[in-house]
Amino acid sequence: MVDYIIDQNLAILAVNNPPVNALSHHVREGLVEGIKKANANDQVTAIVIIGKGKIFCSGADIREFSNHAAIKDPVLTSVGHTIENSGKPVISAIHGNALGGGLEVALFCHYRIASESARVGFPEVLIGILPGAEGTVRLPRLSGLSFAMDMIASGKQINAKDAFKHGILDKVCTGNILEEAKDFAKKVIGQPLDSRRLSRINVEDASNVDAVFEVALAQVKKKYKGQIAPIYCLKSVRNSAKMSFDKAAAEERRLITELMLGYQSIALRYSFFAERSASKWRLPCGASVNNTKPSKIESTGVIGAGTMGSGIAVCLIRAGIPVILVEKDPKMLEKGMETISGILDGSVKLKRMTPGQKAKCMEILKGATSLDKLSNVDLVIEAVYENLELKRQIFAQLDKVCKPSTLLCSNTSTLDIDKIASATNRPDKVVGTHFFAPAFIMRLLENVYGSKTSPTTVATVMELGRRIGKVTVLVKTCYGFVGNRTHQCFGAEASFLLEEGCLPQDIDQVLEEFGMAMGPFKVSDLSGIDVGWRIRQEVAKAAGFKLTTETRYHNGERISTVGDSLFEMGRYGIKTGKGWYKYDPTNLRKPVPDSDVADVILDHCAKMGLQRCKIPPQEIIERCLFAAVNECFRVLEERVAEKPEDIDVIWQYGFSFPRYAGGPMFYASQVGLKRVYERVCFYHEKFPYSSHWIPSDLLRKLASHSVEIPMSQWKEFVNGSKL
Ligand SMILES: CCC/C=C/C(=O)SCCNC(=O)CCNC(=O)[C@H](O)C(C)(C)COP(=O)([O-])OP(=O)([O-])OC[C@H]1O[C@@H](n2cnc3c(N)ncnc32)[C@H](O)[C@@H]1OP(=O)([O-])[O-]
Repeated sequence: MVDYIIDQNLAILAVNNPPVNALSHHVREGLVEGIKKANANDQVTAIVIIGKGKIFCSGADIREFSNHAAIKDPVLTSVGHTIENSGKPVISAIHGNALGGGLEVALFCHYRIASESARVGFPEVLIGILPGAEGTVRLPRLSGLSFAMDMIASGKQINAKDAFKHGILDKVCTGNILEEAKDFAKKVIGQPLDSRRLSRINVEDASNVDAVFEVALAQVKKKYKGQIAPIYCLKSVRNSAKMSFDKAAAEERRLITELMLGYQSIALRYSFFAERSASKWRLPCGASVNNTKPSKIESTGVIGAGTMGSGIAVCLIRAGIPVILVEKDPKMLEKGMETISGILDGSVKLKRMTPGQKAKCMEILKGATSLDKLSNVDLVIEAVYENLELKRQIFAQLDKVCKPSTLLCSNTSTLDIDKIASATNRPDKVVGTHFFAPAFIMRLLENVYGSKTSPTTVATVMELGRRIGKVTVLVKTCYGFVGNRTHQCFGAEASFLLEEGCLPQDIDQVLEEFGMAMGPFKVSDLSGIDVGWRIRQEVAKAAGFKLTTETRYHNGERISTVGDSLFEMGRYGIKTGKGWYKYDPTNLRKPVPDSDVADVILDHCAKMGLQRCKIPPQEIIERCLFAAVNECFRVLEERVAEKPEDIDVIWQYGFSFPRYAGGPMFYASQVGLKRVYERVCFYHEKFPYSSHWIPSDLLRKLASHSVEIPMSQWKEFVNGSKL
């Protein structure tokens, strides 16, 4: 796993562990052997460590962290000490990325050079740990404390130019990295090595450490609310300035061990692999990412220039994919084009794009007022409002207008893809592409296949998701798919809690303390109370009943209409300055609890004869989360989602479920399925008029086992395949 090559008087150690040169046990062994061999060879005057393939090194092998038996000697620090103590200079030659343990390997070397396109960083914090192979003790000796604290606690990667500026690199190269490393090595042969050994030098700005730490701590607590690892990162860097090198390194080892065993790190490591597993789609027929080729998509159409359509068009043109934006009403079309231009201006302002790049995006965007203009595009995404009849009409028309190979996608957030597909003669080329609002910001794309969608169509929209930078998950059609269907139970329970004793701010606070970025009522104010109202009205209309603020039940199902009272008062949320909260027009980011809302809720309860009482935080969490978890198990049972990881990724990227809590399925696995099942049964008995509390059969089966069944085996219990 480490190739040993002699090139004139140099020993080249090339890490060869595809795909990303992780520092697995054999790599660590190979590095130690290579350094020893080179030192024992009188002909060798210097050593170069390089990575084979597209990257220098992605760091420690994260899979080993959950399997302690795999963390065998030599551990990374002893590999590092062998490198640092080498009597011959060791130069790391970085291309692609040097991340985590990969950057630590470089910091053990006496010299570091990198290609100008290389990036370095310590992403450990993103998996809930810290750079525990002396990274927190070595980096400040090169870059100073403030920069080291920021880089380590944020997990951000920096480019070679910045790494050079902050003392991490000795040279940025423009030519072939190996050739430049050989030239560099020849120049440093014979130079004294002691001053190049980071363990032998001091942190220059050590006297400022307390002041630097306090500033960094205040920022980290605000930015990474609820997360433990960023704070540990700061503490460990602080130790580097307060203790001897060896003592700080020992303390670093203690801190990483504590983090590694903690819930947050276990959840974050799970999340790392869950996200990657989402792209590995598979259909029940056996077609999968491994055996199905996507079609080429070189041109697209987007129908509807409203919020969703404009946002989707931005995603496509940003990735260099031409778009024809179709909107019947020329004024609406013009407004949509302005919205798109405004969104891109925002990116230019934030320096995420240059004015030249914006101009290029706008060049590949064309407007049209008729579907006829889509005759030649490869793929169309319909993004009109949520109405089945309207969508069927559009799809029937597209079927006539578009070339036979065009894929027809719907951005529906709830409707059955089969019902849309049956309006065409090409149901195999019809698929759901459910973007989350705002589409140009939210990273999730929920792709939805119907009973006739072909594997090629699925492969194409999954690949499209990757091209436009989305985290893309494949699910089967049903009302609301995975995201909205399971989230609806969460929202319903939050509304019922208002009727039973809570105020919006109570529920938001508890769920934010749990880790949600925003509570459900703040989210509702952001997305618009009118949007929720319109959806509820549509659903009621389709079911043939009239929904009023007096309605409490329909078809034996409990309904809450408190939000509808706010709608009728014109309180639509942030856009009207009032919703579940009130907003100062000069600070729309700060929701302020409003006694008028409390009055509306109390009135509503009095009118309906509902008794209110104090509800403890634990019940708020259980009611909202376990209702959703139960529905998630049903989704798995019906194979709407193929694996629990897909559901968790949807919750993380669609509803800001904290990555450090893993997602509803991971959370349930940690609580224990027996306990979850017991509580679901308890609430089912207490609330017989909410069908989302009817216990899932799959959950029951899994909970009935005397030992907890690991998540990776839950699938085996679907369809009665195991009892
Ligand atoms: C000792 C204590 C101190 C040290 C701590 C550390 O170093 S902690 C580590 C600190 N380092 C990090 O946190 C870096 C994490 N890695 C990354 O950020 C990215 O993978 C990348 C930028 C290296 C490449 O991006 P890309 O889009 O080109 O590729 P991709 O992302 O799709 O990955 C391809 C495959 O490689 C897999 N895999 C990747 N890395 C690791 C790993 N370290 N380990 C194991 N596996 C890893 C990944 O799961 C996937 O497998 P699959 O699904 O094909 O079976």
